[in-house]
Amino acid sequence: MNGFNKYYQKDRQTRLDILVQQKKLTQAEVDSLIDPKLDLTLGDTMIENFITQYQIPEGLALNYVIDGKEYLIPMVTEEPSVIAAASHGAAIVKRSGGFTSELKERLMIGQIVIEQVKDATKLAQELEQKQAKLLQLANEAHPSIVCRGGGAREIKVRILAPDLISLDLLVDVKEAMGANMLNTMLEACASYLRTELDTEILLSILSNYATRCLVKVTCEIPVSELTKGELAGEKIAQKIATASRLAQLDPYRATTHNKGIMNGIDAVVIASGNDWRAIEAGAHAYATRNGSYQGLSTWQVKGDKLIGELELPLPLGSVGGSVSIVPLVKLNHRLLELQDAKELEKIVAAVGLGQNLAALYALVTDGIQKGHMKLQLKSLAVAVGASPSEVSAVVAGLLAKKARDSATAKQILEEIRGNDHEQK
Ligand SMILES: CC(C)(COP(=O)([O-])OP(=O)([O-])OC[C@H]1O[C@@H](n2cnc3c(N)ncnc32)[C@H](O)[C@@H]1OP(=O)([O-])[O-])[C@@H](O)C(=O)NCCC(=O)NCCSC(=O)C[C@@](C)(O)CC(=O)[O-]
Ligand SMILES: NC(=O)C1=CN([C@@H]2O[C@H](COP(=O)(O)OP(=O)(O)OC[C@H]3O[C@@H](n4cnc5c(N)ncnc54)[C@H](OP(=O)(O)O)[C@@H]3O)[C@@H](O)[C@H]2O)C=CC1
Repeated sequence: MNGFNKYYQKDRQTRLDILVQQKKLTQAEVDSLIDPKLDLTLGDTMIENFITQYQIPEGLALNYVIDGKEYLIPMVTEEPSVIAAASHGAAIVKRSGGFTSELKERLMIGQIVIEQVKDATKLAQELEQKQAKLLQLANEAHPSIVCRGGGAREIKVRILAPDLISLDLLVDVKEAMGANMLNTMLEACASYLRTELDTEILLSILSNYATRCLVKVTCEIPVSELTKGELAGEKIAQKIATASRLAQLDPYRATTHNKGIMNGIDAVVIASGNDWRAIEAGAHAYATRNGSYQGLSTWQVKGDKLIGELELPLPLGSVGGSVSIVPLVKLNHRLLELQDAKELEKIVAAVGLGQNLAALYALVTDGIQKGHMKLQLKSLAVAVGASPSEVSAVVAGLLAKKARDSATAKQILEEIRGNDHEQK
């Protein structure tokens, strides 16, 4: 595209000027990208071809009691009702004693994939015999992690096809998510394998399928806690359990069920400065571990209790990546009163389960639209041009008319403005 040659080498002001010269944006639009309150130097150091800071709202989820400790949880999301739902689900669980978490180990996995293998069984044996050397090379490539008490722990060899082998390196990355340190280790080992065993290396990279960094959260809710108006808690619990079974049976439903879980998980992962694409990819891969795509959480009625469980890979860092450089992320870690990465992983899993409970509870009782749309209507009002002082009147008008469409919202806004005009 004309004018955008070596765009990345221009300074930010020049990049913005080019947008105006090329008639992509007007001067007024470009001016709106320059907010003096934003730290614009940070973006330029974090990403490429930087033009402005995109803003997504942040709010707090309340009521999260996990392993006996109560948290204030920052969530970053553009979707109305997510934070209300997360707080609602957690409130039900809090009244029943809170969430319990379990985290057995925290190892990241990286792959060195060897191609054009002639004798896979023989090579697999040779690789296994080299375990000690490979662990030593990996640790030498990133010695600081060894000083911190972490480092390479084991290798695993998987024959993927007669000509393809994956050598998996398992590393204790301590407080980091570990992608960069693992990739450094993998490349050092790959270069050794290339020369020492005369292998053809296809690629070396961390795997986001972090099956050795699993977090499980559970909760037990007396069914009586679920009672809503005329609907007995027992009946609601049974319906939530059936909705959970449905998500185990049907991938169409499982995808939406998991989307609801990720509403909560992504929002906390983003607020904590972590890589949410990595978490999304790992979560959905884990949802297929039994052969077909299934709901990540399960809900069962046992006696007079509804038991919820969510397990998924959650390799999150309390340091590294953007965690150590973005001031708001640091502030969010303070709000969370985090001790370490494991604690963050437990919190994120609990929000996933709390979010899922609220969604299922709404789905099997009032339906999703009642609670969700009440909060979504504020966005609809803004979308049709309501100013902050007009939003609540437009929402009230929409609720009175039981309408959710933009034409009605516009009409209500015009009526409000007409009335205001007449009064003046
Ligand atoms: C929206 C609610 C919570 C209303 O819930 P409600 O029971 O109608 O309202 P309530 O006034 O009784 O409030 C209950 C609690 O919710 C919280 N709460 C209530 N309102 C607010 C608010 N304005 N701001 C912050 N928190 C709020 C708050 O904790 C409150 O307790 P209180 O503090 O009053 O004792 C409920 O209907 C709900 O949880 N709905 C689910 C909404 C949802 O899941 N939204 C995500 C978008 S839909 C989607 O993407 C996922 C989905 C649904 O497809 C997943 C799936 O299919 O599985
Ligand atoms: N497939 C994927 O998911 C990929 C993701 N990424 C990106 O990689 C980044 C994450 O990589 P990661 O290696 O975690 O981050 P970093 O590269 O930032 O490494 C972690 C940093 O934290 C420091 N550190 C301080 N204290 C500790 C501690 N207690 N434990 C561990 N490290 C500590 C390390 O110091 P020291 O240097 O002294 O060890 C290191 O500088 C993310 O931005 C992600 O988006 C990149 C490639 C692929």
